[in-house]
Amino acid sequence: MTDYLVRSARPLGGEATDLLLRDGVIAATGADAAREAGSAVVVDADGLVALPGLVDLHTHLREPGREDAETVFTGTRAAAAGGFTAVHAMANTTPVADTAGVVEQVWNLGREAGWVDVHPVGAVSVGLAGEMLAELGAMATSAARVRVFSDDGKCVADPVLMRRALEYVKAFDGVVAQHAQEPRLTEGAQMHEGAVSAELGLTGWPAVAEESIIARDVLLAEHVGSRLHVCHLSTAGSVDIVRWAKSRGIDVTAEVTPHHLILTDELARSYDPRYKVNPPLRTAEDVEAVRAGLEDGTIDIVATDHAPHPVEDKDCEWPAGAFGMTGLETALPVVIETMVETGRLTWADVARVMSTAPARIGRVSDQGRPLTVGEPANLTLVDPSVRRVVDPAAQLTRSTNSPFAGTELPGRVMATFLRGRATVLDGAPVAREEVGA
Ligand SMILES: NC(=O)N[C@@H](CC(=O)O)C(=O)O
Repeated sequence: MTDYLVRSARPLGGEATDLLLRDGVIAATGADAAREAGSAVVVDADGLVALPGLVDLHTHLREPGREDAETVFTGTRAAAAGGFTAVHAMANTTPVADTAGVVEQVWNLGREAGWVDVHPVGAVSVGLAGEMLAELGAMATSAARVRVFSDDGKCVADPVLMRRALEYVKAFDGVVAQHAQEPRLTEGAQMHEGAVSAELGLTGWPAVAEESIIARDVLLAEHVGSRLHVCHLSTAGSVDIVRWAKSRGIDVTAEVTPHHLILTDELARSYDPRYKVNPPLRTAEDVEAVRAGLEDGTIDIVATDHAPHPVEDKDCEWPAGAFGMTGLETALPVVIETMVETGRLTWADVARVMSTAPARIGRVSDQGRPLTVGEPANLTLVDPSVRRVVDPAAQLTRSTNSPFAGTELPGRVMATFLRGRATVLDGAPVAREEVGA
């Protein structure tokens, strides 16, 4: 395997140093790195920020079943290009990832592709139908070692089923990641319920439909003494509820997506389904509240909710359009724009919310590690000085439903290393056979 000497990188935005990547680990740093480098390939990282490889707790890879939208290969290559070294693949595939067989299939596809570590998420209920618990134990003890369980796309609406799931996952230190959406309050919903939906005449998705489920679930988690994770939290009220739950000592974590950190329901005025997503884009007040929640630690992580859809599912009238936006290749730029350039997060905070904390929540022990000697060489090198216009045609995801098409965003991932192997170099993906030959 090729050794790499990463020259003059700034770990977590700090002092520039050299890093020697050898045998899958960070073998040396500082002056030792250059001294021991031997024939290592030099990567000039002058001016680049080094972050631990990003970890996404919420990715839709669509395989098996919707390979027209994305495959494990194309989605994980896009992830590597976005600076990720691990992703959690959501269970709403066809068939649903509700058995050991399906999660092992996804896990194996991830290993074969080799771009990032793929950690399959197991469904909470059989077929995401919300009626019977899926084989959680079998998925947890399978080769895929599932620790995150979610019916994402659907809410575990039945409180008894949710309680049982929370109780069950305790046996293997798992977590239930809830898609908080009260189904009866969101029947036919097309966008956030508020002034804009009223004006446009589109059925609204009220904030309370999210907040009431989160409130119920934090109380259930407290009652059974289990671990709850809230997916794609999107409203100011949700931030308040999670803040309250944490102050009470409830074991709850929460994520926000990049799009909810920057976009608002005003975009629905375009009637362009690129802006149609679940949960919906909310108001400017909600955007400010989720930024504040991420800044003060109420919201633990940023997760992409990368939801690729083929053109025919988006190139249509708003009500017929699918919910979802791509996100793996724009997540870090949006976080830089909204949180770093505004002074609300440091680079060390970015490492926490996009790597360390998601790895901890997903119980992935070899990711989100410090960039120090002896640690696995999972890292990404980012050029924060570059600004680029997002062009979905130039992205690596198979789908083009980016809400940021044509938008200029800061930051470019120049290199990504997975256990010391380059998956991205000079800003472009590197096929496995091209590396270490
Ligand atoms: N987030 C989305 O808008 N879409 C997700 C599922 C979902 O959460 O509805 C998808 O799988 O497409």
